[in-house]
Amino acid sequence: MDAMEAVAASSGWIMSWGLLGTAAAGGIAAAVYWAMCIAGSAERRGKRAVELGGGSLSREEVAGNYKEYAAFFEKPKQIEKLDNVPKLVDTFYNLVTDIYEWGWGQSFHFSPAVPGKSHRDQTRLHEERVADLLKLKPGQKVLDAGCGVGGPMRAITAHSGANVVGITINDYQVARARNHNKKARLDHLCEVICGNFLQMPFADNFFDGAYSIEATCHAPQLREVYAEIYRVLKPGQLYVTYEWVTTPKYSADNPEHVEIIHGIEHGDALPGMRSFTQIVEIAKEVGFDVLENRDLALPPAHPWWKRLKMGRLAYYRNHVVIALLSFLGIAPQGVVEVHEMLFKTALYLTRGGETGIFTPMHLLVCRKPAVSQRE
Ligand SMILES: C=C(CC[C@@H](C)[C@H]1CC[C@H]2C3=CC[C@H]4[C@H](C)[C@@H](O)CC[C@]4(C)[C@H]3CC[C@]12C)C(C)C
Ligand SMILES: C[S@@+](CC[C@H](N)C(=O)[O-])C[C@H]1O[C@@H](n2cnc3c(N)ncnc32)[C@H](O)[C@@H]1O
Repeated sequence: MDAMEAVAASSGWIMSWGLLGTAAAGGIAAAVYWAMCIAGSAERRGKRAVELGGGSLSREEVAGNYKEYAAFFEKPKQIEKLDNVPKLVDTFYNLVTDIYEWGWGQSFHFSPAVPGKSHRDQTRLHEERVADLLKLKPGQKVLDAGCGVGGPMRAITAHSGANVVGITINDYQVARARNHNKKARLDHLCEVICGNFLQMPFADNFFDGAYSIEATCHAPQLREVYAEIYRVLKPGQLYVTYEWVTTPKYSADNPEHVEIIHGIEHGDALPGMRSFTQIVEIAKEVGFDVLENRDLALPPAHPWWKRLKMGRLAYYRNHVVIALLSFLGIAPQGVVEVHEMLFKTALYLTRGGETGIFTPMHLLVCRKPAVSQRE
């Protein structure tokens, strides 16, 4: 090889290394962009990682509010002060709403797995079941007690043509839900208000139907929320609820069971898990006729916790993304801790599902008698 050939060969090497280097840098930049802005967003128009915040809290308040939230569960006496619970739940949703939307979607609940169907379809089917059980028709007015950012209300309205009024304790969720309703062009059928479902600003006998999806578990006293739903429902009309409860397999004498349920309560802002028998008794006590009472998670249904297990790799990726965003000062301080709490919660929920001691989808179909029994 003469000198000219040697120079040409080495510049060829340099060029290829240069090209490789540029391609690698480009690849890394694309991966970072993908991880931060696209990945994890369960729905196309959902939250992006760079937008994760603390709901209605300012950036500076996130870490302190998380500490306060965690402290609540370290002093069990506090949670027993029932008046504190709605405030605690509001704080909880300021902390988790963005992460839920980013990592799960606009519907904050579980659904039975359906082989061959996407998570989005499984979620929609579980929501449409509510509309079908309520036998909703266009023009009817339905209450969504604890509506989140409105995933279920949009599915139910689109499926039935009914008008839905949602109530949530968290004002950040109200803004998110209204925004999503507008984007989905369903704002003429869906209304959202901020308020406490224990004292709702609606007249007696106002609604043609009511439902709650994985929300009344936050009520300090289930009796109060059921009685309030009973009050606003027209006589003869139906209330459908998906409840978080312990199943017949739960034993209070089994330390593992107790640990799992306590882990779920802690990571999900629950004042105390009820049993599958308690919810029926309470529904009857407030005056409802209970028409259907069954756990939708039981076979032949496929496991609802499958989606949590399949997400294990995604959680690690999410953790890296959140830690990086927090380090760069893009996400507020405290978000990493909130994400860690959710990660642990996912493990407890999975154990609850696998042991069969817990279900997030105990179905009750209740009717307010045509002639009220309560007067
Ligand atoms: C009904 C309630 C909420 C139920 C579920 C919507 C949420 C319960 C636990 C949540 C999650 C756990 C792990 C998170 C993960 C670490 C993160 O990277 C992405 C989001 C999660 C998957 C998150 C999503 C929502 C849940 C599944 C309760 C509060 C009554
Ligand atoms: C797990 S989310 C479920 C949201 C929605 N049903 C869904 O499936 O997407 C629970 C909801 O209940 C609401 N909630 C809890 N306690 C409440 C209260 N006291 N009054 C009104 N809403 C409440 C929360 O704000 C949240 O929107």
